[in-house]
Amino acid sequence: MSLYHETASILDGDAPTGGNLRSRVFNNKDIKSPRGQIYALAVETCKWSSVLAEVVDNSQLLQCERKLTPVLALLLVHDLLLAKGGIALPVSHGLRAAIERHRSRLTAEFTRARIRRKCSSVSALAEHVEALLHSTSKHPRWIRVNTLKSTLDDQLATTFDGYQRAASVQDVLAGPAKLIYVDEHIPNLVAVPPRFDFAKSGAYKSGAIILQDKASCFPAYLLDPQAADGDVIDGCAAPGNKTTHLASIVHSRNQAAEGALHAKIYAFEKDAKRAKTLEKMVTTAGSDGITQIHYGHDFLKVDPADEKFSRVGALLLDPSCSGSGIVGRDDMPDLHLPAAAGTKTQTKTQKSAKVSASKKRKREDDDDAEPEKILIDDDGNTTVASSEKDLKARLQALSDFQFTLMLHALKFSAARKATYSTCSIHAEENEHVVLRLLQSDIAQQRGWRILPRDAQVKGMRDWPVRGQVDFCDGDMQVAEACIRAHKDDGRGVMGFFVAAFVRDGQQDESLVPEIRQVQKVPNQPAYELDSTLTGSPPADQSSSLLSSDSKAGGAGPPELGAGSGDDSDWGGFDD
Ligand SMILES: C[S@@+](CC[C@H](N)C(=O)[O-])C[C@H]1O[C@@H](n2cnc3c(N)ncnc32)[C@H](O)[C@@H]1O
Repeated sequence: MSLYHETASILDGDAPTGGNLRSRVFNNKDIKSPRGQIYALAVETCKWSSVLAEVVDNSQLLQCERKLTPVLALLLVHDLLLAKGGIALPVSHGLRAAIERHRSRLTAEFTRARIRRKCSSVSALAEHVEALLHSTSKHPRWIRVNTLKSTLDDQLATTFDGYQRAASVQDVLAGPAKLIYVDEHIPNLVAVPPRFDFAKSGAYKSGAIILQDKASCFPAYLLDPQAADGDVIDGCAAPGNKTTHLASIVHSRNQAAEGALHAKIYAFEKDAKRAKTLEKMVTTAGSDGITQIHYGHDFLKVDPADEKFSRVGALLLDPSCSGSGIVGRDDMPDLHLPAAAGTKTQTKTQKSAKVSASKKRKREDDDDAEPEKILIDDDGNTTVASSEKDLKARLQALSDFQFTLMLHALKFSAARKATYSTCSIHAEENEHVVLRLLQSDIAQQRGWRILPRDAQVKGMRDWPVRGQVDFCDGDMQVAEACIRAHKDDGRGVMGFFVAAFVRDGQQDESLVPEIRQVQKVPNQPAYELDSTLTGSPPADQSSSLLSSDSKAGGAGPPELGAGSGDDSDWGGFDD
């Protein structure tokens, strides 16, 4: 099958793999053409499809070439008109011939489509197409200024020179203007319209700015490590958005605490390949001086009573999760189709066809809509749970894993603060984990409690979206203490959850031997999370902990997010 047939079958939704475009291409074992080429062709054709559909219709291509399907026609016309090398097929190939015999008519219609859009050149048309793509976006581009390398004022005067200050995120999203919004909750965070790509900017390459969703900045800010908290652990660190955010805060506190022992960050990442990504991000961000990376190191295998970590007062845990709050990754791009051969052509009112299998969209339209069944692993690979029961089982397994990791964090002898976060929308991974932790033996023995809203750092106290009371067994205080973010509520953020735990720490010394003992107890039974969730090998049982708490979960840690994806097409440090 040619590149064009294979790409058409992906866009037609015939591919055996579900989920977003990326996983349909990269997880499809049957594909013969280079995956990167298929992906790029599909993305570009979708982007240009409103123009190309008009060109195909007005040139009557489908009426003349009955063997072409609408999607094939779009793909081939895209390459004829816009690809550097033209159609990637031999001159004698039937598909290429079917398009090239209409070359002059297609080119003329393309010029007319450009003029209709009042664009003086093809590059002006490309800008117009790009702007259109983002015009309905509900999400700005969030950018964190990395204070280890720069300041907000410096960046406003350089990278964002020419941008007008906006009063709200909604203003940034509303118009075509170059607007910038300085966030009211998270320090050193700005939002700009999504069509502006900063990945090629000098500031991004030098680590002065980091592309990070606002909600993803909540954990490090909520943890609020102070000089008195000593060292900090990031237990699930790659790719490093939160580690580098932590580093900028810890660094500023180190500077302020003259003469005191400077705090360090210990960053653990179980997956060796992802740990290299972490290293790259930490180095670029200038955080390497205060961050010690533990490559391929399972956080659950760290002894909480180890002398090396005796100064760790704060921990940030952001474990692998269903990824159901991530924006855009579960969608197929819009594809505008030409009218099919034999039907009346539509030139002005193109029908926007979402050429995904679009089961999700259908569900949203149904009255009795089912909950989201899409799960995304740490590498962005998507799996769709086959049934409600399947989804529940997977969420429970994730919940057990997250609980086990977090419980481990609460055992560190000098720890006084810890945050727990996910980019999931599901209660099982969020409020339910918090409730279970609060009821755990470790929390009760060591005096861990949830950090109430009124004791939180100002921006988090002011953030209005809180945990759901019905997910917290009706406990209003716990719900208020939990922080949520919803992906489509107009605030321009991803779906997210975070809660902080604190304790006064009178009981810790007496507990150290007990913590050590917990480490030595034999393994628990295998974890029940099935590896199809992540495409990872079966669970490593050797790191299971046995405590009354982990028994409650009936589980040790699964291998989550461990190298199941292909990092070769890793696109930077964006969320
Ligand atoms: C959601 S991602 C973390 C994202 C990261 N905090 C950030 O903001 O860039 C979860 C990471 O935890 C790692 N992980 C999962 N289980 C782990 C464990 N037991 N020990 C250490 N890392 C683990 C995964 O490989 C993955 O890279």
